[in-house]
Amino acid sequence: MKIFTAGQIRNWDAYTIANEPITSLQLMERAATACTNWLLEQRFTQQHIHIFCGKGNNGGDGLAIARLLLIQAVPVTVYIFETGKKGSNDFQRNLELLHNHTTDIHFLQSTDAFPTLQQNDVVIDALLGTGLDRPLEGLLADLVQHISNSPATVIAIDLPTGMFTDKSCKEAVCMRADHTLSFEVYKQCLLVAENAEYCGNVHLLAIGLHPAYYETTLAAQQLMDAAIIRSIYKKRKAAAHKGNFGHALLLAGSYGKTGAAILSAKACLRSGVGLLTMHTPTCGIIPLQTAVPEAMVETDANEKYLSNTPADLLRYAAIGIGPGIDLHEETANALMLLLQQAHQPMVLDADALNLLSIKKELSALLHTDCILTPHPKEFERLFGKTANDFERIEKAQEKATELNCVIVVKGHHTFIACPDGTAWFNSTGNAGMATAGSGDVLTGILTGLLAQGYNTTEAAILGVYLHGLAGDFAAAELSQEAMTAGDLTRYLGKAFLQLSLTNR
Ligand SMILES: NC(=O)C1=CN([C@@H]2O[C@H](COP(=O)(O)OP(=O)(O)OC[C@H]3O[C@@H](n4cnc5c(N)ncnc54)[C@H](OP(=O)(O)O)[C@@H]3O)[C@@H](O)[C@H]2O)[C@@H](O)CC1
Ligand SMILES: Nc1ncnc2c1ncn2[C@@H]1O[C@H](COP(=O)(O)OP(=O)(O)O)[C@@H](O)[C@H]1O
Ligand SMILES: [K+]
Repeated sequence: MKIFTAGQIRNWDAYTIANEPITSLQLMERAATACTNWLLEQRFTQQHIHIFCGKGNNGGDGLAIARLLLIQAVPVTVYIFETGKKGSNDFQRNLELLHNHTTDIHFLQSTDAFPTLQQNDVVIDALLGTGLDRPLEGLLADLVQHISNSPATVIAIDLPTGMFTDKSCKEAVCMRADHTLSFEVYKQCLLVAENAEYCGNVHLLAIGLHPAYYETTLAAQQLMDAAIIRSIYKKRKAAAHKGNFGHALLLAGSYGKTGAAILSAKACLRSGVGLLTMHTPTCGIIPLQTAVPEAMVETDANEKYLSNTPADLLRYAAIGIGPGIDLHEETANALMLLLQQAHQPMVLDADALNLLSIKKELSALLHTDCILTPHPKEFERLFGKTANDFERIEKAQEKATELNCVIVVKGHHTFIACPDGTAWFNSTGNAGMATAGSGDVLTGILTGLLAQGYNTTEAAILGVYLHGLAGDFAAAELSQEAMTAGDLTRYLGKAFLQLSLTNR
């Protein structure tokens, strides 16, 4: 699904108005109807509803929702944040219409007029949406804080008030919503981790914006959905043999961190790879061969950490390096040798990335078939500090092009930046995956997919999606608290099954 900017959404409105054709007032009515139906379906209409409106079109949506709820005999109280200026045309028209249904409309001009909100109250935040052009201040900031700090359930229309569509609102005042009802497509602000606590659960409602605009408009970023995953996933041929699915090499583990090697090995095997060889310090051979009998093990010359590369690198279709390898000087040397000698698709994770940030000259050895999988801290070590998630995403896109690599910025809605400038947010995964070893599992999956012949962009998209989907299955059955990284591998099968079911 394409992710649109505030400007593109405005243009989509205008395009729909001109080409459907439809009036802007009718479009607002559709948006309000979709929100009202959602409120009715979710049974929020059994509680008292307080609707807070600004005087732009977001406020117009709020007034139309108030009228539609009153028609359904749902009692509402309406508050209008009074700016002294005339409202937008559609706001004014909806205010006239609302006067036919209620007199319970209050104009807020001071903190004394703010209502006390109770535990069972529902608040509709229709103060400001995509028209926000400066941080909130003064009485409006006070009102937003008053609502956010109350025990009421807050449902934001389009965006939580105070949230910018295309840039950070970190440090500024923003409504803390429990749910956000947005229209047609995601906006970047609804996907970045720093805004997650303000958006709450995001629900996209269809309002019939013209499909031709969506189809013909280029988007810099997309949200992964079943359609893109279906287009990437390749079903196995009935007569296939293990030679068809590649031989992967994973360089992982050090003394005390053989577990990371085991986690990535198991995940690699469960991602469908034909053969797997592990290269690990000699201390890892017994635990690895015991825990993962399906994998072959080639031991390093060193007992406790990696110091060399395996012989005959040409045997391998894809290579993964990083889980649990530690930061010894000799390991840095092994990484350098690997980057010099191996030209097949490669995943670099964890300490392999930390070694790249310590020895900057190694980055020059990265080739075009590399996937880097930093979490935000590793990203900062590699590419420097960024002030917020929007800047980190921009930098990831810059660096993916500069280094000609795929960069997977892991986290909530993992972000994948590709060298050709395309970029993807993941739609699967949950906070139960914030547990030791989840990243090692991802490295195994990505290496396994590369070995099977998926290119770096395909492997990153498919692997990140499957990893998150396995996490969602694990959380549904085990809880976010009790699931562990190993469970991601255990549920990978269910994730693959879902793909083959949707791929018919
Ligand atoms: N396709 C869709 O998605 C559809 C969208 N629709 C809806 O339209 C909404 C966008 O409406 P909109 O353009 O009128 O903007 P909105 O957010 O109401 O702001 C209005 C005014 O607020 C002001 N202002 C700005 N910042 C401020 C601040 N910090 N503090 C105080 N004031 C501030 C500024 O005016 P100023 O004060 O600068 O004169 C600005 O012009 C959208 O979010 C959705 O809900 C549907 O109706 C139909 C389909
Ligand atoms: N809140 C979250 N929502 C979705 N996915 C998450 C969340 N927290 C962590 N993850 C996922 O879990 C994995 C954690 O990786 P990483 O930080 O490298 O862990 P580790 O170093 O313990 O292996 C990443 O793939 C990340 O996207
Ligand atoms: K809002």
